[in-house]
This record gives sequence, C-alpha cells and structure tokens, in this order.
Amino acid sequence: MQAPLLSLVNFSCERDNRCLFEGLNARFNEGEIWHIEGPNGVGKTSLLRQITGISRSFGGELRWRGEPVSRARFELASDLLYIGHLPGIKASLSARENLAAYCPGVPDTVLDQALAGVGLFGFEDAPCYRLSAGQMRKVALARLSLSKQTLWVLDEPFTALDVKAVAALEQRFVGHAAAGGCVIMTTHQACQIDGLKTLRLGDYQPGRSA
Ligand SMILES: Nc1ncnc2c1ncn2[C@@H]1O[C@H](COP(=O)(O)OP(=O)(O)OP(=O)(O)O)[C@@H](O)[C@H]1O
Repeated sequence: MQAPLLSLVNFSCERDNRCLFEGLNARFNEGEIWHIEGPNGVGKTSLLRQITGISRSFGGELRWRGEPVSRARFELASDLLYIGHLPGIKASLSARENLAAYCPGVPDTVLDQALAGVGLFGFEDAPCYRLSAGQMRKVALARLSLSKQTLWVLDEPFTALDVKAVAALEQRFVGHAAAGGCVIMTTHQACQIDGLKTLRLGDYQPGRSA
C-alpha cells in the first residue's frame, strides 16, 4: 500500500510549557482537501508551522511519504507551498514584483496572467501599499496558479476575500486535489467544498479522548 503524503503519529505540541494538543494521528493523502478546525488558540497555526518544518519542536513523529521528516526535510520543503495568515507581501513592491520574488525566473506575462486570474488585472504595477487587504491577499494567492508543489498549507486563506473570490479559491482547491495535490488549511469560515475532510484540533486537547 502506498504511504500517505504526510502523516502525524502520536503528534503533540507544547507552547510555553503548556500542552496544546496530544495523541494526534492523521494521514493526509494526495487528492484530499483538509480543514484544520478549532477555536482561537487551540493550536491550528502551531500545527501548520510544525507540518511545514518552520517549527521543529513537536512530540511524536511527522512522516513525508512514509519517511520520518528528519530524513526527508528537503523532499518535503521542495514539494510544499506555505502561505501564512499574514499574506507575506512587501508593501513597497508592486503586485508583479511581489509575485516574482516568490517565483523567480517566471516571465512577466505569466505573472500577469496569474494576477489576472485572481482579479488583479490592471493592478500589476501598483505598489502594494495602495491595495486593499483583500487585494493583498490575492497577490499572495496568485502563487497558487504557478505552483508545482503537491502540498499546499494555507493559514486562513479566505481572510478579507469577497464572496466571489472565496468561491474561486474553493474551486482552485478542488482543481488542485483533482490533479493529485493535497490542501491543508485553517479557516474560521464555513466552506462549500464537496468531500472536505475535517480535523478538529480541539478533540486532541489534553484530558480529552479523540
Ligand atoms: N511564538 C509563540 N510563543 C509562545 N506561545 C505562542 C506563540 N505563538 C502562539 N502561541 C500560543 O500558542 C497557542 C496556540 O496559538 P495558535 O496561533 O497556534 O492558535 P490558533 O488555533 O491558530 O488560533 P487562532 O484561531 O486565533 O488563529 C496560543 O495560546 C498562543 O498564545
């Protein structure tokens, strides 16, 4: 049987000597879209940072395609796209320059197509400090259409997006999964995605049995 893309084995997270969650076992496969759910402060962002390797402090085991991540760090990093809850956009740069910084070597015409695809046609040269919060988020999300990575890890990707943009992003996730990708995201918004899988992080708080 093929190993899952990513798996968590008896996984736990501690912050400031406080256990946020423990005993978490999960398998994330190609073709799946996952919603990491839970109340404020339960540890969703912390979990995403552990999955991406930004935080190496965790209990239990993280496996990439069946290999402990300690032996597959490069393989995970090169097949992963992570967008944090802050859009990671430099205000002084234009939308195109920001995108180019994440996608070196990609021609401007292709960058502009990606920006147009998220509704930013005509804003390619605008310095990002002139964009709205939702437009800044769209600059960050334009990376998705240029991504060749299998695993997308997205922290609150719907923040500040209008209804049409939320629906378009949901469709992008569906397309990515249909092409063999995997999406792991957090959101406090209700999602309209068929087959969406949910991991309720609150079920793994100390003293609760999942
Ligand atoms: N850099 C840090 N150092 C110490 N504690 C932190 C740090 N970042 C977060 N925490 C603590 O870890 C806990 C979980 O935070 P985290 O951001 O993972 O929660 P979350 O589930 O993503 O919350 P939200 O829904 O509000 O985004 C919180 O109690 C927070 O105070």
